[in-house]
Amino acid sequence: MARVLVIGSLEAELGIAARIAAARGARIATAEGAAAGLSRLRAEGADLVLCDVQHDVGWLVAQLTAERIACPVIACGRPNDADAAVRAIRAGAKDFLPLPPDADLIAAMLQAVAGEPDRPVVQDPGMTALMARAEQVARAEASVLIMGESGTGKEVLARHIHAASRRARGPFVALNCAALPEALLESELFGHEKGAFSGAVASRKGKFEQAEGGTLLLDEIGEMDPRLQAKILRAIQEREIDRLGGTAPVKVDVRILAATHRDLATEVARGRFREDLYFRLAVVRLRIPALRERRGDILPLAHHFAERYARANGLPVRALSPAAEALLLAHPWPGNVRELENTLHRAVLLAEGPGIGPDAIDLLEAAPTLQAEAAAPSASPTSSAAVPPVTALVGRRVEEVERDLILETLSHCLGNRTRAAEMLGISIRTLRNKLHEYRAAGVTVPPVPGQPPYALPASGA
Ligand SMILES: Nc1ncnc2c1ncn2[C@@H]1O[C@H](COP(=O)(O)OP(=O)(O)OP(=O)(O)O)[C@@H](O)[C@H]1O
Repeated sequence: MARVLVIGSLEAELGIAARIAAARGARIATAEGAAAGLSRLRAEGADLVLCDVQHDVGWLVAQLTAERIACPVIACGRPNDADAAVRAIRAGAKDFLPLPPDADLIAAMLQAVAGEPDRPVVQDPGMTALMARAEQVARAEASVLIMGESGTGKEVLARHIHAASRRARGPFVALNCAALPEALLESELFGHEKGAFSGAVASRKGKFEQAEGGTLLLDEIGEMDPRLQAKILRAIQEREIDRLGGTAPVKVDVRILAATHRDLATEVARGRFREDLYFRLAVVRLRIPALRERRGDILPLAHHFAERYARANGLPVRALSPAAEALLLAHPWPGNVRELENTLHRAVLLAEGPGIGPDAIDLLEAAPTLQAEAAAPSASPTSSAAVPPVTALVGRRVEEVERDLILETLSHCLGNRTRAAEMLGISIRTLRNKLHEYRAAGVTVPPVPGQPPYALPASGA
């Protein structure tokens, strides 16, 4: 459930936006102005802020940055107030929501910050068995380590475990440990006291405290640096945390779920991940198979996404033709369920006529190494953006190799556009234009750190 903070008067059109978000399952908090909103963010946090452009969006964004609070701010206003929209985006708002609000736009924003709220779609016997085990361990309090390649549904499974647990009425809070630089991650996790660093003008609760009575998902835990790993271990063992600059520990009642696309046992062997933390987290281990290892899920998921995106776009729900289904079944899906979802989203928009035919299935070519990997499912899990060796480049198109290089460099820089452009030796403007093209073609682009993936390309860091 996404937690949305609405800043502004609910009596006008912003109130409609709040009601639409609530009807879509979001938990709404409100504040009358930017300063009151900031206080609520310090105390409770949120996944998304909707701020009326009549309030000082720029001040709020600057304050969040100074206080190391990572939360996307969407400016909301009448579309005819172009100046206010431009000012808000320049000031660091991640997007502009025109009022009166469009229900689908709000749904897309919520999905970008909170992921898929539905029950996971599962039919393959391997996955059904995994779900049964997940439901069984959900009732215990033990930590769970969820493993699986990127896009296999690790967060979906974590939400399912929370929903099936005794903590279901409490909050579910997720944090992607790979998306934030270390200092920001530390502050996001543990919160801080007033004066902990130069921008810390007031105390603020971190994700551990925000998840009180509920579940905290530490996504991509394998990317966390050893110093923070030690702090997480303490939080699990002692059930208490220290805010940055804090003098007394704070008790926390939180269940930890961790997810990673890495083989953490190997990371331990290589000395990159603490063994004691690994054993604490891996009390229960659940490995989600890659989509190519559970072909029985391909069509049920495809039908689910075809229906969902048709409804979201106000289009009739169309069936997949047998030829389209055959194409889907034959593809290796290196990007797993996320790639299948994007493919079906495009197919729904491209399809003409009574059904979805093969013409509407626009599969991104899998890099040769990934196809080889798909043919040998026992190979160790590798991210879908693996760099192919030079010999494997022969026979590939320059623009395709360029795209892989750019995306791989960007992931390496954790989404930081400025650093990636430097490494690639291109201007930040060229990089942004390229990313814009890829996004338009339906390719998933690593988000700017701390921002949801729908951020306007021009507002990136
Ligand atoms: N079983 C499922 N049923 C419905 N949707 C799913 C399922 N599995 C994955 N998805 C969808 O696929 C996308 C990727 O899922 P998710 O974010 O959980 O993957 P992940 O393994 O956590 O990815 P990453 O490692 O990149 O963070 C999401 O949009 C999610 O809604």
